[in-house]
Amino acid sequence: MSRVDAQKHTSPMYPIFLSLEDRVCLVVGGGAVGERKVRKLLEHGAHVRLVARDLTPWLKDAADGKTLLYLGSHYAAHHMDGVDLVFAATNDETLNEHIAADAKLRRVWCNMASSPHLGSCVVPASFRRGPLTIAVATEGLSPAVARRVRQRLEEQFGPEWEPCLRFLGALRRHIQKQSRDSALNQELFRRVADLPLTEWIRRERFSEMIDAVSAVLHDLVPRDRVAWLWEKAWSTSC
Ligand SMILES: C[C@@]1(CC(=O)O)C2=NC(=C\c3[nH]c(c(CCC(=O)O)c3CC(=O)O)Cc3[nH]c(c(CC(=O)O)c3CCC(=O)O)/C=C3\N/C(=C\2)[C@@H](CCC(=O)O)[C@]3(C)CC(=O)O)/[C@H]1CCC(=O)O
Ligand SMILES: NC(=O)c1ccc[n+]([C@@H]2O[C@H](COP(=O)([O-])OP(=O)(O)OC[C@H]3O[C@@H](n4cnc5c(N)ncnc54)[C@H](O)[C@@H]3O)[C@@H](O)[C@H]2O)c1
Repeated sequence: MSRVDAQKHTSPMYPIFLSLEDRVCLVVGGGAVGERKVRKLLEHGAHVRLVARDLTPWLKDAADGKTLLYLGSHYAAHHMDGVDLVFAATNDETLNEHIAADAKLRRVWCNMASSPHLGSCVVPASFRRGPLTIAVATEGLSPAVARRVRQRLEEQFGPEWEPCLRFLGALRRHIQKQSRDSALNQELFRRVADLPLTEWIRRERFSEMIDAVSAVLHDLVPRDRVAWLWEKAWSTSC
């Protein structure tokens, strides 16, 4: 039995979206997996420290000493000082286990690439439609299934969801400013969300959509305002 087996999870994992803006992440391992993790972390505003014996060409190029700081080839526990989230992504299982154990001791969240149950978080398969993020995880049981489900959902939730959400968000803010009756607002938001908005957007039947939304919101938002909010949502998404 490995020295970290005792960490096996008994409760389901808690789904959460993290803001990594100005957070510090440590990635140990600079192969295909390390590169995938670093790319996503940088896209999400993190400062990344990297330790690995070998780096992919992309990582070599991207290590600018600022947002991506290469610390050398040998991992040491002090690399975790001031770190919020660590990725154990080498192909050396013993080293990955060691990193997971250090992270547990220091109460740093840890993503363990080779034995997921020894870490404290997993990265889901995910995609975005503007403000909508859909993420799928299998608690590490089958990343291939997570990927397949993600692909199916990508087909189901097309690009029309971005302007749709921006439109709903703008209407919601507008209504919240007009009315303090939270129960009434909730009822209206539900009725608008029940309309086949994405269907109308996909078929570019915009005036039919604006008519229907205005009919639901007639007391609070006049039609020309609904149309204006839609045009703004549409142009922001294009
Ligand atoms: C979702 C995604 C996100 C990302 O990494 O960005 C992700 N893996 C992806 C793809 C993928 N990874 C692997 C395959 C080959 C098929 C297969 O093995 O199934 C495929 C599929 C493919 O590429 O087709 C191999 C693999 N992965 C892990 C192990 C170790 C192990 O299981 O022991 C091994 C075996 C290594 C070996 O045996 O050599 C572990 C993890 N991979 C996770 C996430 C976490 C669990 C997520 C969950 O709960 O499901 C977790 C636990 C840790 C982590 O967070 O990294 C990304 C999909 C992106 C997308 O396309 O949407
Ligand atoms: N989480 C996932 O999605 C996923 C997917 C595929 C594989 N895996 C697992 O992740 C591991 C890494 O996969 P990969 O494709 O990136 O492997 P890889 O062989 O391409 O890269 C391994 C990296 O680890 C570094 N490394 C190895 N031993 C080291 C040490 N002692 N000190 C410092 N750096 C060291 C290497 O230099 C290299 O940068 C695999 O062994 C596999 O178990 C995970």
